[in-house]
Amino acid sequence: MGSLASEERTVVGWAARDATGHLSPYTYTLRKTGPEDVVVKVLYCGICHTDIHQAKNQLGASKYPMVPGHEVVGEVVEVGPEVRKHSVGDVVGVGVIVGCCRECRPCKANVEQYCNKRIWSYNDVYTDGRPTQGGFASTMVVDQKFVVKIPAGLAPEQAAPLLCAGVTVYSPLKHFGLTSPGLRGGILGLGGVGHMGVKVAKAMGHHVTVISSSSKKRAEAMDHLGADAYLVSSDAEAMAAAADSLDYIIDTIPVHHPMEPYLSLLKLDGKHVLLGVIGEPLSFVSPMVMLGRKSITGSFIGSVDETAETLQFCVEKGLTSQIEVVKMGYVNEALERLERNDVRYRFVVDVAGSNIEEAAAGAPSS
Ligand SMILES: NC(=O)C1=CN([C@@H]2O[C@H](COP(=O)(O)OP(=O)(O)OC[C@H]3O[C@@H](n4cnc5c(N)ncnc54)[C@H](OP(=O)(O)O)[C@@H]3O)[C@@H](O)[C@H]2O)C=CC1
Ligand SMILES: O=C/C=C/c1ccc(O)c(O)c1
Ligand SMILES: [Zn+2]
Ligand SMILES: [Zn+2]
Repeated sequence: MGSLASEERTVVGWAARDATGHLSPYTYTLRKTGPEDVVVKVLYCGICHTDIHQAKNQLGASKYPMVPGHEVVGEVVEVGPEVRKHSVGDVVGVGVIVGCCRECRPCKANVEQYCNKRIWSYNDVYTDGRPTQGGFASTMVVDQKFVVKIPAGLAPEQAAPLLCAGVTVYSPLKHFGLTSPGLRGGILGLGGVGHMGVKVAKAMGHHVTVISSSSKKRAEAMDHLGADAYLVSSDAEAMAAAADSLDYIIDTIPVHHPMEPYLSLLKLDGKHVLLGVIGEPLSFVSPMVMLGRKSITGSFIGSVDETAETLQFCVEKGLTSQIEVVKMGYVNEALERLERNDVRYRFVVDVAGSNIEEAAAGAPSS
């Protein structure tokens, strides 16, 4: 056990102050280490498209200052007296959720991400009334339940995208019984979540078709990610030729889009799994689903247990994420590039290597 801090820690994060979503250094205090808390020195943090949705108030509930970041890998530097899961020096991960009620049906079934009292790792309020702040920061204090061990064999920067993007595709494939070899899957939108979708589905032995908005990623998808087929969604002829061919579609598009072109690709009993966060109604006519007994469903990240399982699956299958590692000073360019679909396929910020506390020491605190 490490020594307990008697004082609240002052830390530096990079925060959005308004809906421009521009991040800049922000100094704030963390709660004292509670009995079940783990203090994590952040090493790396991935940039998810949800960070843009939140920082730019695209979901309509953003509170500022907001330090985003929920694909966090760090080193344990202190633990509370009742922490049993982790020790000082462990390399660990933190994802989207840092609290839940522990009493409701989802909590009792260990799918705490579906708890209606879930606490988000940022843009939320903790049980002590303080705002939660995410992983674009030097340090986080997190209840041990929401901290996972990064297994040996995974580099910390590689592990970061698995904590949201990776588990977000692994969880629905498992939950909906879509793990058998030979299934034919579609990955709609080849970004951070989508590229992990290709890798995880291929590792399960599926025939994988990428469905993309352009042909720009075709060569990489086929040659580097191992996809079996590539469809450009605006190519009506190719889309028609692929009708009735897929057991499932993992839909990662982050904006409003038509459903019918994709529903037509599904076989009898095919499943369209919505993952993108879209604040406008999506539409389709009912025969599109009735005539093939198709399902449209959704899925939200994965549980802590599924996150650990995803990490283990990636170690066993030798899966890595394809990342571009950047320093914190580049985070605003990275967010802009992510928004204009210019990254292959996930930015990961080297937080510890960016000396954010030293860099902010001369800047005014707020
Ligand atoms: N359900 C959940 O638990 C989770 C949800 N999310 C959400 O999933 C979505 C995707 O996240 P992430 O993978 O990080 O995002 P990325 O931006 O990395 O990837 C999204 C991909 O969608 C495609 N795309 C982007 N814009 C458009 C457009 N205007 N029309 C059609 N296709 C487009 C692009 O692929 P291409 O070039 O191939 O067309 C792009 O690479 C976001 O909404 C995010 O909030 C993220 C994590 C967890
Ligand atoms: O990136 C992880 C979070 C995803 C998310 C999914 C659904 C929703 O309503 C959100 O606010 C975030
Ligand atoms: Zn995410
Ligand atoms: Zn609950």
